[in-house]
Amino acid sequence: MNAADAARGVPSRSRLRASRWPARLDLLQSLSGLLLALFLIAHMFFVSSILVSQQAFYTIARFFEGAAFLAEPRPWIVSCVVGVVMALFMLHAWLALRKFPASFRQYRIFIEHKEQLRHSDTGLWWVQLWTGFALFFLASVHLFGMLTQPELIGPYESADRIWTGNMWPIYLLLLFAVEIHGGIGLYRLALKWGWLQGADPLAGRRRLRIARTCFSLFFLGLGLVTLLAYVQLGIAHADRAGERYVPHKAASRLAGHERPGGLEFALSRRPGE
Ligand code: HEM
Ligand code: HEM
Repeated sequence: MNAADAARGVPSRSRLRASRWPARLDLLQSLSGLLLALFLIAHMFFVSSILVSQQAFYTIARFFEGAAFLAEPRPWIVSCVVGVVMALFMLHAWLALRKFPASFRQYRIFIEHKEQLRHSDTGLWWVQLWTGFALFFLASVHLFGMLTQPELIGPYESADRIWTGNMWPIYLLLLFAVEIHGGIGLYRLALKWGWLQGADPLAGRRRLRIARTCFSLFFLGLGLVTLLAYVQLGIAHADRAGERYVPHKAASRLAGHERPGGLEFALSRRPGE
């Protein structure tokens, strides 16, 4: 480094080369992305328990409030879990900010490279950037709701939020953004760290592409069917929106003591009934 550079505070080439921080931050981004993706896989199965029955979803929701260990369910436990997920989400998003084009010039340079290279994985990175950008807004709305109203997670409560509370368009966009982003993210992680690649790199990449497509399609399909079930239940419950789900009451309704409501009602209704 010459004296003029030193006077301007420009780091020497050897110091720049020696810095391990970019690699550490990349590792942290991979780790936070992986943890979020694993959380999302479990989350999609929990939420889709509504497809089994309203009671199954109700039981899982109360389980996360500590119903199995405490005298009565405590919704603040869910708020604490949401807090941890939010922290992870913010860390991952903050690390991702380093990768966003910082000026129109950088944006143009990337687009030119993308068009010259015409490499599908470069295109995928671009998709990941924009789906990540969409997640900033879409996931924040959802997480804030879960953080501040953890007690309103249940068959009727969730269905009312989705239908009467008009949340379904947000969930629809969120579902597409997160499943595409997560699928590409896991694919990139596998490529980066050499998971499941085998001896032949070309065959390995082909296998990973198939796995990525299957992952995104499976969770998109599951998510869409689940969302539809909540929408149907929300429509059937719209005239009683705000009513809380009470297991024995719902069971007696189904046994014919009262007019049934919810998904079972919506599904069992014949046309014109
Ligand atoms: C505000 C929300 C988010 C933003 C802005 C964001 C952005 C990004 C960006 C730009 C990358 C590419 C990093 C790179 O290739 O160098 C990335 C990677 C990744 N993201 Fe996200 N993301 C967000 C939320 C999520 C969520 C909710 C998940 C869970 C499904 C997730 C999972 C992943 C995974 C697994 C990777 C791969 C990590 C790697 O390549 O090292 N992200 N994210
Ligand atoms: C601990 C944190 C979280 C909790 C407790 C939670 C809980 C829930 C619940 C109860 C629902 C059903 C609808 C409702 O009640 O409003 C739901 C739906 C959904 N959540 Fe989350 N969630 C969490 C984090 C996330 C994150 C980080 C994402 C993605 C970035 C996400 C994406 C979705 C999507 C896409 C749906 C619609 C599901 C479908 O269509 O099958 N959630 N979540």
